[in-house]
Amino acid sequence: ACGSEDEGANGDGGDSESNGGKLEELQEAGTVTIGFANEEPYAYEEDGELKGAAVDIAAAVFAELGIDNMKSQLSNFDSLIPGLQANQFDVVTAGMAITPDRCEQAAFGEPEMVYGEGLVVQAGNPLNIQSYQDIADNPDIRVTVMSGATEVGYLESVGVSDDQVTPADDIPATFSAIQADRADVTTATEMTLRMAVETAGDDLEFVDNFEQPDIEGVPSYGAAAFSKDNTELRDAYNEKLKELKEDGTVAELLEANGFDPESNMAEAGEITTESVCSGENY
Ligand SMILES: CC1=N[C@H](C(=O)O)[C@@H](O)CN1
Repeated sequence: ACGSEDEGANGDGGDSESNGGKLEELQEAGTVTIGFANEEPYAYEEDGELKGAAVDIAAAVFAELGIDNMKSQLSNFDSLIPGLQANQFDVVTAGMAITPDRCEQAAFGEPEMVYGEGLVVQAGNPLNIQSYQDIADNPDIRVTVMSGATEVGYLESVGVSDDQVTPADDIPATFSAIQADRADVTTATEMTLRMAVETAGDDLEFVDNFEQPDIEGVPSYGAAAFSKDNTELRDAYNEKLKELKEDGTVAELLEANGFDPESNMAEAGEITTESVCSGENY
């Protein structure tokens, strides 16, 4: 559980002076550095521009805090929390799912979006894979998944064996593995895969009739993540985020990035980060 966020990662950080320092430091510089993993439609670079729902929401929040510029640092997904802890960036904007384990390592903002899972297979779905259970039931099915992603644990929790799973560095690498017949299927968030198949070859297919797994962690609540030493920055972020949810800005930004505000909007106060961290809503 993560009921002790204010104590800092090692129990020694988080004094109010250094916390206030970070927010002030960013405000004075006018620039915040974000960590991201190049995953459309959450946070990605296109034509030299930073895009995505998590980026747009963070930009709007930081603008409200008087911080108008964003620098970015691209990272593998599984290096985002370590990078945050090593101070390589001030915030992770990757639509990262709040989980009890991650709450031990980072201070999450309030949820910015709710999302489910998806599957991509070889065109025609030759093994007729429609659920995580289908993968667990057939030990010959090989699944590739991005390292550090929640899906690694989801597969394990439904009984997919470790030998069936090949880790990959990023989403394009999961697609390459299927295209090279080193894997039969990949799983990632529904929106990630919907977007990525659009630009992939005809040899891949998004599984339309995928059954969402009924397991802990699904659906996920995506949020910005901060260092445990910067909880005052996180609190200031949350205050502005709440306003931008209430005035409709967050719903607009989700929709502009392809999300459905009806099903993907995390309404202010509905599901709190604390309740996901504690396991109550996980
Ligand atoms: C947006 C996103 N969410 C999942 C996670 O938080 O682990 C992974 O699927 C990686 N990307």
